[in-house]
Amino acid sequence: MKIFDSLAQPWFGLDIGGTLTKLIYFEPLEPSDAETPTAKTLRHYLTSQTAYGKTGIRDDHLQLDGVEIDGHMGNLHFIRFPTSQMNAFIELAKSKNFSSLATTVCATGGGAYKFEMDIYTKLSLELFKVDELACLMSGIHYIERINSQSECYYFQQPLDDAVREVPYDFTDPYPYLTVNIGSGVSILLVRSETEYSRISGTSLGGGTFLGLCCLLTDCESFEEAISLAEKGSNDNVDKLVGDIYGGSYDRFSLPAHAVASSFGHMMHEEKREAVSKADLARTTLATITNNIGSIALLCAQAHKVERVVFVGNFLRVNSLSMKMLAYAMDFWSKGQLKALFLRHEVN
Ligand SMILES: Nc1ncnc2c1ncn2[C@@H]1O[C@H](COP(=O)(O)OP(=O)(O)OP(=O)(O)O)[C@@H](O)[C@H]1O
Ligand SMILES: CC(C)(CO)[C@@H](O)C(=O)NCCC(=O)O
Repeated sequence: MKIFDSLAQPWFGLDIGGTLTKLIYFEPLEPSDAETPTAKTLRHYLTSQTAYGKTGIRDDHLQLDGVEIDGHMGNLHFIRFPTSQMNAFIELAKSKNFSSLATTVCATGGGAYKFEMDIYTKLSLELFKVDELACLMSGIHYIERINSQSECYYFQQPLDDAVREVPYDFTDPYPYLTVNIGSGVSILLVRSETEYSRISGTSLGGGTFLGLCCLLTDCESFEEAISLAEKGSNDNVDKLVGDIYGGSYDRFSLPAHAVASSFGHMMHEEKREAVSKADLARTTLATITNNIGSIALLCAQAHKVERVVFVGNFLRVNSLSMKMLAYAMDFWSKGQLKALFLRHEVN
């Protein structure tokens, strides 16, 4: 679909999610002679700094240089801000005189519907709306194509010190599952580049992790929640198979270290008094991650697929969850399933 051809540059794409808004900017490598002073100023503003307003951040490590879109060469820049700051974003765009540059912007995510009127009335901008899961699919296949040597990878020995990230050849991945862990979780069965369906989902996702962590630990950001989780242990919070059996449950191959009951120790006052915020953050992370892992496993088994691609910003700065998912997929499928990850989470 050649959407961009019909739109004047500069080209932007917005994904307005339940928690985070992602703004993608295509910086042309050869700006046209017709580039207006406002467009030039905006280009410098966006590419010369990594922080915008109070909460906007450009992830410069994700930047893709020298890519082609609809026959044009340019660099792709990845900017994000909390969706709760949409009003501040609209004010910033207004102050940069954005409406003199474009009349239409491509947009996806639930917020493309929710904020459509606001953006139109306050910025005189129309949104060209595209379905979020269609964008996710195009994004995965696009980024895999342009970065095929190193985009997709898996973890070897995920829970060992000797853990290794190994590139995965994604040239013929079908069928596979995509598990998109955003605020909530969508699970898609992908049969080809154009044939996919949303087969499952769960409301226990990244938003649940962050919401529960804020409640339980008083943390104030996702980064803080993850760094607390890295310092904690779930052993003092979860009831393990070993706590119930005194060892493993051999008849059904449940090892002593497997979680029997998430947060199960928290029914006891003396256990509650002994836990730290870090332990609570770690257990929340493990509970949400393992629940997503077991739903993904059931979906993979039901549809007889061997590859599961995990994406979404819940995995940002969160190698703990990626390794837990990699271990869980391998362990519970007895080596039949591979958990795959992408260098650029695509939404
Ligand atoms: N800086 C951050 N601020 C808030 N949440 C973050 C941040 N970084 C990572 N996250 C995690 O990523 C999740 C959001 O992921 P993502 O951007 O993929 O979804 P979304 O598009 O906002 O949600 P949905 O697709 O469900 O509408 C959050 O719920 C949180 O777990
Ligand atoms: C509602 C969406 C699709 C918005 O991106 C996502 O948050 C999600 O898939 N939530 C889980 C909904 C469910 O299947 O229970």
